[in-house]
Amino acid sequence: MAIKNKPGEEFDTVFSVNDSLELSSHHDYEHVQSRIFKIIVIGDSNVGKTCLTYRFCGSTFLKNPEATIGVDFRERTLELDGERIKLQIWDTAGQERFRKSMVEHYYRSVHAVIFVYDVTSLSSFESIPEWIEECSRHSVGPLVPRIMVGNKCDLRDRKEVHTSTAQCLADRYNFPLFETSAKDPAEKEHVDAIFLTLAYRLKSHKPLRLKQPSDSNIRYLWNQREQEAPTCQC
Ligand SMILES: Nc1nc2c(ncn2[C@@H]2O[C@H](COP(=O)(O)OP(=O)(O)OP(=O)(O)O)[C@@H](O)[C@H]2O)c(=O)[nH]1
Repeated sequence: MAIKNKPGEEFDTVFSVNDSLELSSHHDYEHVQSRIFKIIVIGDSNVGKTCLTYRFCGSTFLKNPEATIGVDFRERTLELDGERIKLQIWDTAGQERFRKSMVEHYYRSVHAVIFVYDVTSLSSFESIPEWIEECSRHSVGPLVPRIMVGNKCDLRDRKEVHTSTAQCLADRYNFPLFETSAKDPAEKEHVDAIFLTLAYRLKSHKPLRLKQPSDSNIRYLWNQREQEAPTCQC
């Protein structure tokens, strides 16, 4: 699928044969400190943010995802050039009613942003500038890497967003563009490549260590989810 970077753009995906993409468990690496990077995944409801992050962190396609309420956290530890990197992925809610109380949390101390649209939904693509605008309003600095992902490429007959149109928008903002499918098992490595591209970029540019969200924050999110869930009609 398309991976288009502008000439000279410092955003190539380069893999070393020694790089390990082992899925971390809570017990893995607990004795070794990893650098932790917070990545938020943003876009309209139903574009496949949960399925994409699940594909990357869980290696499978999540068959019956529920609408995300607030945020879901997933993480995966990678070993790149001998260094352990933990990607802490914030799968955000696309529906306004499930995200409004959380927006400040999404953007705080973020290291990278992934904007997702659905290639079979022109409206989800047309929303991307609004998501970019929201990101800017929350003071996400210009050096924070951003990428754009068109998901659901397996639905070829229903494609509404042409690659050239998406590329135009990506070029306007100077973002790399990826088109992929969380569903198609043949795209699994491509989904990995999207996150790896970011991981390499972060590894080489960001020395900061991010604290894990505290247990109380996570409890707050889960409590909120439990309170809101019964009203969800999705
Ligand atoms: N055909 C196809 N369907 C997909 C793909 N990714 C996700 N879906 C489907 O799209 C629907 C929405 O997926 P989610 O991952 O829940 O979407 P989301 O963006 O997280 O939605 P919110 O949580 O409401 O923001 C589900 O029915 C998925 O099965 C894909 O790559 N191909």
